[in-house]
Amino acid sequence: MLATEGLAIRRGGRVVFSGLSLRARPGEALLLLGPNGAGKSTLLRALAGLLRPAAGRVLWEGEDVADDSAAHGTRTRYLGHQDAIKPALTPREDLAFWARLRGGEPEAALAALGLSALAGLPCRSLSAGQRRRLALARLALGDAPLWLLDEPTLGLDTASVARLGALLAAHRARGGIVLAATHLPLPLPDAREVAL
Ligand SMILES: Nc1ncnc2c1ncn2[C@@H]1O[C@H](COP(=O)(O)OP(=O)(O)OP(=O)(O)O)[C@@H](O)[C@H]1O
Repeated sequence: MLATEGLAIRRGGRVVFSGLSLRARPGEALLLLGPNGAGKSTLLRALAGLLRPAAGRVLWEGEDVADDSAAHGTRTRYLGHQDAIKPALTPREDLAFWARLRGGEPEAALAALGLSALAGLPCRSLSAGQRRRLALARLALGDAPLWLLDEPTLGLDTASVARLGALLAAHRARGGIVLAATHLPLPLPDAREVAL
């Protein structure tokens, strides 16, 4: 289970939020909602262990994630605004690289986001939505229980949103947790809303 206790984050000398306590149990999805600048991306980065809290703690199974950041990195998949895609690699090569680190099958991950026909093209020639689909396809590699997704459907067409929905449903059926920041409707039935 993921939890925060009295979490406060400061950025640029300003407190973005404070006193934030939340809980996500196996199979649950939380939607982080709020206007621009409310702190949704900031919260996701803090949950990923990429930002140090000014106060409070992020807990996994009751342990502070800061006590073992390597273990937290292994259990977490963080999808930020930057896709971190190398232009010279093909989608197949990109996913093969991540599969060596995380396990899983690159061809299955390509198929999960409808990228099989584009697998041999250099990533520099992918469209914005296709690049986002490749970043999302990495979620299909290995088995990490905590998915933290920042605007995951930005730029996706309807069919790709449906494919992502299937990936999210399978993850939750395995007991995985999803926290997603969004301004768009997401394919996450029964998600709990957290207003920032
Ligand atoms: N690197 C940074 N340095 C200083 N302040 C920052 C930094 N990144 C974000 N902030 C500030 O933190 C606050 C929260 O930003 P954040 O990106 O978390 O908002 P958000 O809710 O995700 O917004 P959006 O809906 O626009 O994506 C904003 O006021 C922003 O100006």
